Amino acid sequence: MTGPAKITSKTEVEEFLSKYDDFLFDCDGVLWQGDVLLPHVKETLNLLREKGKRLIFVTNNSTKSRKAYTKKFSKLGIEVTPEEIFGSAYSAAVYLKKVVKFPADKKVLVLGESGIEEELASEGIQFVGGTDPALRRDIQPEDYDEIVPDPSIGCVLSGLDLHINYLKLSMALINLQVPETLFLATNIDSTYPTHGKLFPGAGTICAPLVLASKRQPISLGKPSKAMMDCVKAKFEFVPARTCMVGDRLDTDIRFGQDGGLGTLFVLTGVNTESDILAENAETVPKHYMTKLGDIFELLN
Ligand SMILES: O=C(O)[C@H](O)[C@H](O)COP(=O)(O)O
Ligand SMILES: [Mg+2]
Repeated sequence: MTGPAKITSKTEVEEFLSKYDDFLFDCDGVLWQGDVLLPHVKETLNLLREKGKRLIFVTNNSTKSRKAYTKKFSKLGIEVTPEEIFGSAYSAAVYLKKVVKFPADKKVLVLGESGIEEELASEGIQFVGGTDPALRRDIQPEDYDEIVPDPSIGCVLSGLDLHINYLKLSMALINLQVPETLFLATNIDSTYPTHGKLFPGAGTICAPLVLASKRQPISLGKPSKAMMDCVKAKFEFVPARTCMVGDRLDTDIRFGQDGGLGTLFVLTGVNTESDILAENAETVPKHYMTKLGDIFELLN
């Protein structure tokens, strides 16, 4: 397998851009680190829009809904509509609504933040747990008697929960011991890149449940085929004329490759240059560059 092509000149950028009409952008580690926009990302996105390219934002970060992401983009000076965003929280809500046809009288027990709650609500799906302040406490002796399987709970859905605790894990496990209870995850990323460091990812939230229940969740984020099928159905792009831009090999680049898309890897997030140049690298991007903003910088 030929190695990835590093883009370092104006000509190489022009040649790269001429290959694609649509761009799928990962967010954490590509556009920003936490709430800090990476250099020349805004200028690059504007430049691509001016060249008539379509921009689609595909994030595994389930802490925010599409609506909340448009606010984050706007705060960073970038105008993006909810229609241009496809997050793993939305992917999970669509899966429950359209694929599972989740019963209206059942609830989802959420291990996650408001992003999941808002997307479930937007699909008319009931939920418990999540950001409920009553669950942000230590487990008490009486809880061991009171926590029992709840027949109204039809699914346990885990995402990046920044307030996870033993009480929530216990409620989830007790309900997962009922075989009919669905076990889903918005995504299972091992780490979360923010503030220039790697923090525990969404995968670390469901891992204790995988160990204790001996069940594996269905993951609805990148690199799942379920998410790619949804994204393709919604945006109807030509895979060969579409490029997935990401900072992770095992999610973003794998997602693009499995979907038949081109792939651009940037070095501002999780994986490093040595990861992608390694002899035994399983997933090798087609193109790579130091940072997304290089597109603007190299063309100006
Ligand atoms: O743990 C997580 O959820 C991920 O690290 C994070 O959300 C990744 O987001 P993305 O890079 O797909 O925007
Ligand atoms: Mg990322």
